[in-house]
Formats: sequence, structure tokens, C-alpha cells
Amino acid sequence: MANYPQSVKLVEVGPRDGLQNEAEPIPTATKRELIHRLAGAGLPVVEATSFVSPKWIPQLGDAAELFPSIERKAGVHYPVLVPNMKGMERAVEAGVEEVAVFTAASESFNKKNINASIAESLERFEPVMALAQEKGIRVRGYVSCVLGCPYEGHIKPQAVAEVSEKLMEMGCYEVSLGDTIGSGTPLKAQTMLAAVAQRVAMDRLAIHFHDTRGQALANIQACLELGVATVDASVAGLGGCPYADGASGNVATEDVVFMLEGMGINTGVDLEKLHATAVWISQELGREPASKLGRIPVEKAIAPLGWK
Ligand SMILES: CC(C)(COP(=O)([O-])OP(=O)([O-])OC[C@H]1O[C@@H](n2cnc3c(N)ncnc32)[C@H](O)[C@@H]1OP(=O)([O-])[O-])[C@@H](O)C(=O)NCCC(=O)NCCSC(=O)C[C@@](C)(O)CC(=O)[O-]
Repeated sequence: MANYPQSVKLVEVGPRDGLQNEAEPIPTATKRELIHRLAGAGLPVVEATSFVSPKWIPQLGDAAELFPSIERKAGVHYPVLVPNMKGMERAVEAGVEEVAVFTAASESFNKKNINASIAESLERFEPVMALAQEKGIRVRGYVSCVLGCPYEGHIKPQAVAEVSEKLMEMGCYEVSLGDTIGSGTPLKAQTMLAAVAQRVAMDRLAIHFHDTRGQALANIQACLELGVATVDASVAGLGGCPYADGASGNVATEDVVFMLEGMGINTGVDLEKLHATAVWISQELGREPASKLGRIPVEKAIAPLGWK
């Protein structure tokens, strides 16, 4: 039997990664309600928005208005993405306690996503990290394209390990490994994670799978076998990066919770409340949830299955 963790920390990225690619403007009040519902369902981390250029990501252009209006629940973290010093200053002004910086294991993707090489992006983060330290703000790091790049194809696990280690050396408390285009499969995911874990302690790593090719749950299970215990997911399977051709939704939080709790792994999440949130936000966006669980009525999806 694999040595699965007893509990997993879920990082809910729906309000940021999930909504950033939505074409129609979403009211700030709807975003706020989504964040409140997710925290209310027991998610310990709810990535709220991003302070990037509104020219690049118009949907999240209301970050400075949204963030201060969130009623923050005690014990819940609300990180926001920042790409540069300008974003960091805006985030500090809005009162954030945690930010996430993001780069990639692929030069071409980084250029498309943040108009910088990997080295340039790390240079940009230096003053961000310094200001974070001064203000007592925690910094998470993201590495995109860890299992493939829409422009370069295969990405070497060593490239992922190198950039992850650099982010940790710069002061990130955790690095999230993003399969941006969902091209990974379980054994490749394990090989990549094992290579990174040679350079960064496993308890400092998170996994971030997109379900573009239906591999996300299998990839998560494979990585749990290696001992990773932090998993990013997005309610209703919302998501996609506009600068990664072919990227689709993140793995759905409710599907992940169903799998983990069914395996006896504690998440602290109330699945009925989460299911209701998935159905609600999907209705707000005028579509069905992209998750499997969210498409089944709650009374059939969870209760009668003897699932735990
Ligand atoms: C990094 C830049 C800004 C470079 O973009 P640039 O065009 O090279 O930057 P610039 O410095 O020349 O600025 C251009 C304009 O944007 C403004 N600007 C500049 N910075 C900011 C800021 N922070 N906030 C507000 N405004 C800003 C700046 O002031 C200027 O305004 P103008 O003078 O033209 O009026 C841009 O490329 C950018 O914002 N990119 C963000 C793209 C993004 O958010 N992608 C999605 C997130 S990553 C992701 O989804 C992957 C992940 C994390 O989920 C993991 C995975 O799945 O892989």
C-alpha cells in the first residue's frame, strides 16, 4: 500500500485561476460571494485575485476594489498573484497578507505570459520579496509548464527542479508545480515531482493540475503516493490561462475532495457546501459545472454512497 498523507491542504484557485480567462465581465459582488462561499465550505486557502496588468487580464482588473471588500474568515489565507513591483505595491495597498509570484520552467511560455525570460522574472521578484519581508507578507511561488509547454513541448524535470529551488532560495514558503496545459500523465508526474523533491523538501511543494486531457485525478493520486500533501484545485473545474494555448480548466475541487475523503484523507472541507458553490457559480456563468460531481444532484452525488 502506498503511504498516503493523513490530511491534504487544498488551495482553492477558482476565484483567480478559475475566473481570469472568462470572456464576459463578472460583477465584483459575484467574485466576493464566491470567495465567501469557498471559505465557508472549509477551504483553508482561497486565492482571491491577481494584481497583474488589467491590459493583460481584464477580468481581474477589479482586484483593488474586490480584495479590501472580502470579509476574511479567521484561519483562512487569501493569497493574490503579483507579477512585478507594481502589482506588489497595489497588493500591499489593498491590505493583502499573502502573495504568489509566478514564473515557468519554459522560456517561451514565460515570455508569452509575463513578457520576461525566466531569469528576468526572478530579477523582478527580488524587490517584491524584499518588500514582502519588510511587511511580513508570505510569498508562494508558482512554476508553470512543469509537464509540457504549448510552445516548447517536453520540459525536463531538471529545469523544473532548478527554478523551484531558486524560488525557495529567494524566500517563497511553498512552490506550486503547474501542469498548465494538462499534458502530464501519472508516471511522468511522479518523475517530475521526485526530481524537484531532490532540491526542495516535499512538504514545501504543491501540485497544480489542469484537467485538459482527463489526467488530473490520476496525476494527483500518483503524486500523493510520493508524499506531497498540498493540492491546488478550482471549484466547478473553472479555469485556464489565456497565454497557454489549449489550457482548459483546473481539476475540480469537489472531485478532488470526493476522491481524497473517499481514500480516508482529511481535507476539512464540507463537500455539500462546496457542491452547492460549484452549482451556484456555474449558474452565475450560465453553464454546467465542468466537474463530474457538480453535474450530479447533491442528494445523489454524496449522501447515499457510503462514500467515506
Ligand atoms: C507582467 C506584465 C505586467 C508585463 O507586461 P508588460 O507589457 O511587459 O509590462 P509593462 O511594465 O510595459 O507595463 C504595461 C502596462 O501595464 C501596467 N502594469 C504593469 N504591471 C502592472 C500591474 N502589476 N498592475 C497594474 N498595471 C500594471 C503598466 O503601468 C503599463 O501601463 P501603461 O503605461 O501602458 O498604461 C504582464 O505581462 C502581466 O500582467 N502578465 C500577467 C499574465 C497573467 O496574469 N497570466 C495568468 C496567471 S499565470 C497562470 O495562470 C499559471 C498558474 C499560476 O495558474 C499556474 C499554472 O497553471 O501553470
